[in-house]
Amino acid sequence: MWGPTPAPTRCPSTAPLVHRCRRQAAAADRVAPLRRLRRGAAGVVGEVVVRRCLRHFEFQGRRSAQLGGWRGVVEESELDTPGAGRSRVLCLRGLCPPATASVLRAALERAPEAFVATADSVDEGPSFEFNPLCRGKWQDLQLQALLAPFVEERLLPALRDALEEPNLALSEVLARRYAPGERRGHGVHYDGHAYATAVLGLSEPDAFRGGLYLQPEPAVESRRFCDLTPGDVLLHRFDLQHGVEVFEGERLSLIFWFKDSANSVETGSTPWYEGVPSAAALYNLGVQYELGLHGKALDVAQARAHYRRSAELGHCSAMNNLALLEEDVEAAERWLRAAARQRHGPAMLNLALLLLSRETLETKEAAEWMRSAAASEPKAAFYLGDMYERGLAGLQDEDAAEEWFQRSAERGFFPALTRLARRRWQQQRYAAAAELYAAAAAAGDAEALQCLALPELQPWRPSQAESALEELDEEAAGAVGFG
Ligand SMILES: O=C(O)CCC(=O)C(=O)O
Ligand SMILES: [Fe+2]
Repeated sequence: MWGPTPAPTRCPSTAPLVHRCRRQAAAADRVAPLRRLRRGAAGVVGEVVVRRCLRHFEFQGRRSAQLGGWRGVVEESELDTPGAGRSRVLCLRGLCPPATASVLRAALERAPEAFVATADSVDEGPSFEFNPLCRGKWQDLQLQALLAPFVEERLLPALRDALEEPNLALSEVLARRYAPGERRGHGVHYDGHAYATAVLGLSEPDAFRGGLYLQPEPAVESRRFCDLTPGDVLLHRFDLQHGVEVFEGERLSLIFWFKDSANSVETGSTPWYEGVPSAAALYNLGVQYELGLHGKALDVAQARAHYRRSAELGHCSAMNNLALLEEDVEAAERWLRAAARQRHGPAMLNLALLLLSRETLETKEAAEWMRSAAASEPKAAFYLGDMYERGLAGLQDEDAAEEWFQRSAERGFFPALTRLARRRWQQQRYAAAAELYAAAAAAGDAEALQCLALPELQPWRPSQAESALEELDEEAAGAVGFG
């Protein structure tokens, strides 16, 4: 792979907990001792309030329907996804009785520690997810008691009917929490291992701003946020790119991933992609081969071949991932440019990094791509801050650097907190530096935790940091002992 530093962004596709690759598991282990800092660290940034006009998703049609014995209102749309065909999305309003939704929310709010900070399958940051059902088997008795009747009597029959898939089988249930100082979103992705996804809204609409969005096109401008009140269920299939971004407040959601049959759940496979020549299917197979997921052995040649076929059909995420596997830098640049021209966020970011890595006169162009990418990618906002701080591409401007790091941190890219902390430390504002390092450490940044050991920060170090630092020391000593 060509290698701009720091690392480029691969377009993701989710994988449930049980199928995590080794790299993810290692990241999860690093984060584990820091979790105790988490809750106290919320709301540290908060200096810049993000104000933006959110565009809401409007369904094309609304009707009364009877699905699997449930009667209610269903909204429905067919979305054009360039390069990947048409994709159907439905909202089953109030499929889950609001009283059940509020019992579920209360149960999840009472158990904040259930939300583990293991590495997320979309972006490898701390996930703040809770997996009560794994590979078709309940792992949590309380959630099983609360959810199983809804799943068996309502959700599964309604979805089987709506999708005309009589063998649809539940594979995973996941609760996700998006809270300040923790996770703020998930970048745009496919649920690559799930034939169909149902998202149950649990939080009241006035508890947060933002939420789940659909993004049928590569450009962030096509992003539309879905209005879900508690009890509403949004349903889409494997062929629709989507994500989450919460700008203010706190949101809880329950995600149900289904496969096409009980056998696919049992084997963890995705047979619905085989022989389907759609760009979305080819892209998702490419991800599976690249990472060795869902029954596929890791096979980079197959990954390349699938990405190439998908890219040739016009799929921008495939172009981006193919570029990262290309050894020929010019070919990589051609693919990145093709996707960047369609305003694909990760491709714009990677193109900017590629241009920057050349140390030529292309830095001005790199800055323009980075700025465009920052509209959708918090990581690009971070790099833009870095460019302003280091004076790359003629961008020297301390205030702008500060602002871009703030924006990036507020959108959940926590290395930006560490950079803000370093800036406070350089300004000798040690109390503020300690607070920001603690927030970054709580979000899983091991470098930030180490920085809390700086002698100037000692008076302001939160008490939980002491034990987390001791634990890190013990781990290091243990590693030496067994080495
Ligand atoms: O939290 C949500 O509403 C959806 C999250 C999501 O897209 C996922 O977990 O794959
Ligand atoms: Fe998803």
